[in-house]
Amino acid sequence: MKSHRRMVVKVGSSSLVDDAGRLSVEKLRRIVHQIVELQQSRQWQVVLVSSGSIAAGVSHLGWRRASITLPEKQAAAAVGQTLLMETYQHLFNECSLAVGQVLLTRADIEDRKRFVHIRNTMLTLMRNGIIPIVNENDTVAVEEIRFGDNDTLASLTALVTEADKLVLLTDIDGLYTADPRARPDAARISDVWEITEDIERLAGGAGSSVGTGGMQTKVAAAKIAVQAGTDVIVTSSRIDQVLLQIAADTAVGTVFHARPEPWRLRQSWLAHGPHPEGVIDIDDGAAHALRTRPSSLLLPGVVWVEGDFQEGAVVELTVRGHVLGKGITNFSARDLQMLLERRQQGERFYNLHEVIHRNDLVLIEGGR
Ligand SMILES: Nc1ncnc2c1ncn2[C@@H]1O[C@H](COP(=O)(O)OP(=O)(O)O)[C@@H](O)[C@H]1O
Ligand SMILES: N[C@@H](CCC(=O)OP(=O)(O)O)C(=O)O
Repeated sequence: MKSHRRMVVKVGSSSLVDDAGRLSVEKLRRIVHQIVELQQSRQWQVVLVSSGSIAAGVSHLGWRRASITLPEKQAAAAVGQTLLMETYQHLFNECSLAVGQVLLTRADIEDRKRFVHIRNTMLTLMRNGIIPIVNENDTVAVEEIRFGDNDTLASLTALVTEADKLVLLTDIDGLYTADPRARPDAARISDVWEITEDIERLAGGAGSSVGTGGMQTKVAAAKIAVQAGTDVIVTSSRIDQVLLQIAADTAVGTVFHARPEPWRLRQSWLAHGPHPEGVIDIDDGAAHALRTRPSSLLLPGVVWVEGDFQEGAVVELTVRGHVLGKGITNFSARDLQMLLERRQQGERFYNLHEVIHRNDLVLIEGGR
């Protein structure tokens, strides 16, 4: 049982810099003071996911954001991240709270062992009243291992910490029916109970020169978090005491409501962490069984296998080529192939070969 409620607060670059693009201590202070108040209420543990390292570095170095290369961006992040942390440390220390820096790449979430270590570290920081401050490890993150945007990173942080609320603070007070910069007549949506394709279509790209991903990445992040049982609130950092209002369940911004039957942590990790190493295609009967009741995948349901994976690998499950979900296989690809060949030659299997245990399975499409 959790003794505190947990809130992951993500602050976008646009909420941290002034009009000239420099880190605004005043803006940081306003956020820090609210987190301190929540933390001191002893009802909330807060994790801060802060963007801003590239923006801070670029302005500190006097570079022009519009025309910098990737290595320059990564160099700017190296400079900006220390500036960012120095400022946070100073502001939190003034209020007698310690901070801990956590820099992550996608590869850290993909690997089950690293995932567990990150979780343990975060929980230990929180248990000791220390505020984890998370950002992408921009200086080392190459394309293949990048989150690419901190909205996704924040949703995975919410997943790792099993947060009750994920707050995405930005320069606009929620999701609108269209990007209000282009459509002044757009209206704010206050509640989203299901993230349908129509909702996804409303979201456009970044609105400022420092932002990444815009509303699109926020809606995608919300999709991950609500499925893990976290309420997601997209709102403006400019609203007075916004975090305290959210903690008190006052309606602000757009609330994406947590799914009533969320995935367990292991399923969430399976769905969003590892890349599959191969494919197991199953027949309609097996798919129906998996969809309608908690069942394991047994050998008779397997149609074909692709890839060169070992037992314990994460594989994609498909039905006639359409993605159904992911699972951890108890058999290597080689052994499965052999069993399928033996079945084709007429061998009957009386002992039930369990290919994927029901606890090691997540259905992405169609749910369960
Ligand atoms: N449907 C929409 N509703 C609200 N904002 C939208 C929408 N589509 C695009 N946006 C843009 O998303 C921007 C916020 O995202 P972004 O610039 O990435 O901020 P941050 O740096 O806080 O992550 C807004 O300024 C807005 O212009
Ligand atoms: N990791 C990057 C931020 C990337 C990002 O998603 O930015 P934003 O859209 O402002 O939240 C940085 O610290 O500059």
